[in-house]
Amino acid sequence: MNVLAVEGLTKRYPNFVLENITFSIPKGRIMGLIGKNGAGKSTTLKAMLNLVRPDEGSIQMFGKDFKENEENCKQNIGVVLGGIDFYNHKKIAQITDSTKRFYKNWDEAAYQKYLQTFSLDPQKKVKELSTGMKVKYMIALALSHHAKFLILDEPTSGLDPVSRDDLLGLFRQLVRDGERSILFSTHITSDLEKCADDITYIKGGKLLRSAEKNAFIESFQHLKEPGETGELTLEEIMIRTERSHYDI
Ligand SMILES: Nc1ncnc2c1ncn2[C@@H]1O[C@H](COP(=O)(O)OP(=O)(O)OP(=O)(O)O)[C@@H](O)[C@H]1O
Repeated sequence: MNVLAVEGLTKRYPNFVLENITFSIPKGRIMGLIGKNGAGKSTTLKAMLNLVRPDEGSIQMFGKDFKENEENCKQNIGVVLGGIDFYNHKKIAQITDSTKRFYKNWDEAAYQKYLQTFSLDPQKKVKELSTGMKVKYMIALALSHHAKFLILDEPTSGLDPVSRDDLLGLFRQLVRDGERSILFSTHITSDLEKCADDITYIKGGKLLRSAEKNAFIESFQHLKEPGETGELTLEEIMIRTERSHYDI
């Protein structure tokens, strides 16, 4: 079963078009959404969640039409798009209080457990949290209402290598029982080598490829240079695909 099926998603801005994006995520898997700066990763996530109005396309989430079941779907997802920085002066406890009212299946015992697991002090203000702690707090909120699908926009950006590895390890643990799925955007390709099952690559607002990770890597082997042996890394694939040629 697919947790998400995006079909023909199109969003037109005056100077940018996200065009006809189609991909799906089977339940229990981690998909990485890659593309260089400005490729359309955030626009894909926002349009998919109806946070910006798509011009075309359909979204199925948990097997149902997202637009027709938006409230119900939102009860079952955790979304982390670009931080909680505008609540800088609020304490964790205050943000949690206003957040939990929204969720029918809020689980206070689970929330307390995740605060402990992630060493989060509810009396701390957001501005006192490190980047990694902010992401973990958002994940704790999502897990405390038993979100089955996490959608995260560049969750590892700004993290040091150790915190990044820690977070990617947590992602793997979260999907281990096959009940949760994760979609996250990144331009740090090594994140995906460690953690993703599937990869979707967007270039200039268009879908270049969406496939299981090994099949994805295999499909770019034509980019190898003569004499090169072994598989290309995701970084090599991206750099070779995006390489600019300057006539100077
Ligand atoms: N609200 C908006 N109005 C007009 N154009 C927008 C808007 N939001 C995004 N864009 C444009 O859409 C394009 C894609 O932006 P988007 O943020 O989706 O890229 P991205 O792949 O997430 O990039 P990054 O890795 O830098 O975060 C950019 O050219 C951006 O200027």
